Amino acid sequence: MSNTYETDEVDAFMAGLERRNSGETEFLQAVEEVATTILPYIAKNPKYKKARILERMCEPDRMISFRVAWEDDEGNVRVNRGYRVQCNNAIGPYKGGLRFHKSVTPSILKFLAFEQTFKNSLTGLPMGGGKGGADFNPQGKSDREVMHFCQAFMTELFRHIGPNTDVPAGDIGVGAREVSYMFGQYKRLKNEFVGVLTGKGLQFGGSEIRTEATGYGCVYMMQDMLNHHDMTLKDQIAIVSGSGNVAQYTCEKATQLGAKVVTMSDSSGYIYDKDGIDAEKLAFIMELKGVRRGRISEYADKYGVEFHAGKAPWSVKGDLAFPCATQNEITVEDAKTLIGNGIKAVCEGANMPTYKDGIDAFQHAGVLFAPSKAANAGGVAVSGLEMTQNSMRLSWDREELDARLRKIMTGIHDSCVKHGDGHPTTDQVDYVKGANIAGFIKVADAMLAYGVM
Ligand SMILES: NC(=O)C1=CN([C@@H]2O[C@H](COP(=O)(O)OP(=O)(O)OC[C@H]3O[C@@H](n4cnc5c(N)ncnc54)[C@H](O)[C@@H]3O)[C@@H](O)[C@H]2O)C=CC1
Ligand SMILES: O=C(O)CCC(=O)C(=O)O
Repeated sequence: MSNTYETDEVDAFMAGLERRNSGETEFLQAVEEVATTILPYIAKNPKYKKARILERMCEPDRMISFRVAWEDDEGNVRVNRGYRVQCNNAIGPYKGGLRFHKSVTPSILKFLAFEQTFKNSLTGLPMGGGKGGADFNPQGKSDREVMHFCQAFMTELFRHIGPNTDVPAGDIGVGAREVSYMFGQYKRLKNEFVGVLTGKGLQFGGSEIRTEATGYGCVYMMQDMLNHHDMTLKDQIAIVSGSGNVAQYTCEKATQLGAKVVTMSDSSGYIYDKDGIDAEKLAFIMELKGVRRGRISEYADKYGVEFHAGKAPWSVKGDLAFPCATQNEITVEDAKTLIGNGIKAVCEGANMPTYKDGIDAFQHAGVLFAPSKAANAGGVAVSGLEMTQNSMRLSWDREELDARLRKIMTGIHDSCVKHGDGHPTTDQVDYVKGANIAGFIKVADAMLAYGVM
């Protein structure tokens, strides 16, 4: 399906990018989604064109790649590759998570760092964009092995980051346990206690609400989007994918606000619970995933519900979809199935979970669609607030932080509406265009102010 915004200029731009980033499919995909809506905007604002701002934003400031050698429990030496992509620091220190997953490649981290630059700008907080990680697979590793890996990883990364330079956080495979090991190692190497990572434990500079923030923020975005179109979350059936941090707190907040979440998944398949995943069942998932690190099929065994091995939940009938697992989990075929089943709105908790032709299909069908850089910005927003609290050496309480998160998400929603007026085929708010333009302007204006560099 062709997108109505597509122009020869987008094709020419992408051809140039492909030559320089050959084979980096995820990175090219993320840039194309942005270029499709930004290039027409740049055409109307020639100052950005003359300064080649988008071309410069597509070239990370730097990429660091390094060896991570560590010993497993049997005394074998293991070798992984670590990375940090410092994409853009025009509006603040590089900021973005670390991903530990066997699928990590430069293309994946470049796409994530590029997206992060726009996302962080949308929050209204002073944060640039970065992302990092390693091709380390935490599955099946003991706590001790994870500790050894994290310490080895930080033993190189520490020289490239700092509270005013680059502030990493968690992402897939990096939660409270890993952040703690890495923060401890940084502190030891530098002999400094500073806010160099976010997502820290509450006892050592962490922020209330950070753990919940991405999922809660995603549901707040859905709530604002529905309200703006005269709907509410009450009694809506929600399909959630994933069962990690983002999925868990999306499920919690959606349920608190009156929706019924009927699915969750992991890489082995999905569970379908037609009665809904209530607080007690969610507590089981949190313990299963966060402590025992088991498979989602255990939920089906415990509660006697359906488990569909090797499948994603997109054929289940529902009103709202929250993809919260990983990139490219909704194909155009999945999108058509969801549309056929009457889906009303999609809010992306994961980063880039929907292929571009899937997004086009949703938008053409009039399905409300909030892209990840807007919908999951709550996590990094509260990370930004963790940095603020660390600088002030104080801690705000839960209510204060939740209120600030709520306000930031409404600000993001309203920026999308302001800049996303009228999708060409449906005349509905185009949240993809709105998020791209709103995120772009602040970074682009800062880059213009600095001159050519
Ligand atoms: N943790 C955070 O604050 C933020 C996370 N995100 C994004 O949210 C998504 C999920 O991240 P987290 O929940 O933090 O990670 P996590 O490590 O807590 O959970 C990852 C989830 O994805 C599932 N998963 C991974 N690969 C899969 C596959 N191939 N098929 C099906 N499921 C798969 C895992 O089973 C797990 O449920 C990622 O796209 C991440 O980039 C975005 C913004 C902030
Ligand atoms: O909290 C952060 O700094 C990073 C969150 C993140 O990685 C993301 O927004 O994708």
